[in-house]
Amino acid sequence: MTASTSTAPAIWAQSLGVFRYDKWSLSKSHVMQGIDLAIPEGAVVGLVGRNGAGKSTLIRALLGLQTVEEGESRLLGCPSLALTDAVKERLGYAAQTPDLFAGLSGDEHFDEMAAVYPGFNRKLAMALACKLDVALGRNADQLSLGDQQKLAVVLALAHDPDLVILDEPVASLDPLSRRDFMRVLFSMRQRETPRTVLISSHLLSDLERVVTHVLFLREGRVQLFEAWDDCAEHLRVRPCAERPQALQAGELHWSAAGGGRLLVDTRRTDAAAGAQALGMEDLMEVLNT
Ligand SMILES: Nc1ncnc2c1ncn2[C@@H]1O[C@H](COP(=O)(O)OP(=O)(O)OP(=O)(O)O)[C@@H](O)[C@H]1O
Repeated sequence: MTASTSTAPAIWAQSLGVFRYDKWSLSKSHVMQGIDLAIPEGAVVGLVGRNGAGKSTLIRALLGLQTVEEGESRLLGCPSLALTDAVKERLGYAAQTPDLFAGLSGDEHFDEMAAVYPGFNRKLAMALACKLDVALGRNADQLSLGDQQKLAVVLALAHDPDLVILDEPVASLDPLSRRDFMRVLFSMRQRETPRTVLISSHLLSDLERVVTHVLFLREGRVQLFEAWDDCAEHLRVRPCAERPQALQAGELHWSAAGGGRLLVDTRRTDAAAGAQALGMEDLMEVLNT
C-alpha cells in the first residue's frame, strides 16, 4: 500500500535491496528487499519496525551510506549514490549513534558546522539548543548519551534543511527531553516551504502525535506505508480465530496474537462488523505477530 502524491517525491526508492554476506558459509541473504517508496514533500514519516527490521539499513541506503545491491533511490530528486553538494546542504541527518567530535564542545561544533555549511544558522542552533536544554560548553565526550543525541539533533536541524532524517533520535532521552524534542519536531511542520521528515523510533505513542504518515518495516520489507489519519480512520482489527487460506479484498494481515485477529481496511471491505480501531502500538503488534 503506497500513499500517492501529485508532486515529485522527496524520498523515492524502487526495488531497493541490501544483502548480508556470511563469511563462514560464503552465502548471502537479504537484509532488505523490494523497497518501493514515494514519500511526498512535507510528509513527516514515522519509520517503525522491530529490532533488526532494517530501519537503519534503509536510512543509510537512502543517504548513500550503505552498499546497495539492488534497485535505486533518490533524495530530493538526486540519486542517493551521487548526492550533490547542493542537495547535501538541504539534508539534515542524525545517526542512531551520535556522530560527534569527542574533544569539541557544542559551541565548537557550531563553529565547525558554520565553516563547512554556508546555510548553518547559529541563531537557530542556539534556539534549538535552548529548547532541548543542551549544555553547549562541555566537550561531547563528557556529555551523557542522551545529551549527545540532543546535540546531534540540533546539528542536524541548524541549517534549516528541507529533508530531515533522524534514526532513533529519542532513544536515550528522558521523558521531559522527549516531550521538548516532539514539540520541536511538531513546530517543524509549520513552515512555508514544505519540509519532509523521516524519523525512526520505537516510541510509538510519541510518534503518533507528530507524524503525517507511517512506514512499517518487517524483515526488510515495507509492510505498510500510509497516511496516519487514514490508518486511524480506516484500519480496523476484528476477531478471526483461524488463519484464512487467502486474504480477501480489504483484508491486510492475519495475526495469531489475541486468539487470532484480522486487520481490515474499511475502504475496501464492508465485512468489518465488530471491528476495533487501533493505535500505532496495537497496529505494530498486529503487523508483527
Ligand atoms: N554491519 C552489518 N553486517 C551484517 N549485518 C548487519 C549489519 N548491520 C545490520 N545488519 C543486519 O541487518 C538487519 C537490519 O539491521 P538494522 O540495524 O537496519 O535494523 P533496525 O530496524 O534499525 O534495528 P534496531 O531497531 O535494533 O535499531 C539485521 O538483521 C542486522 O543483523
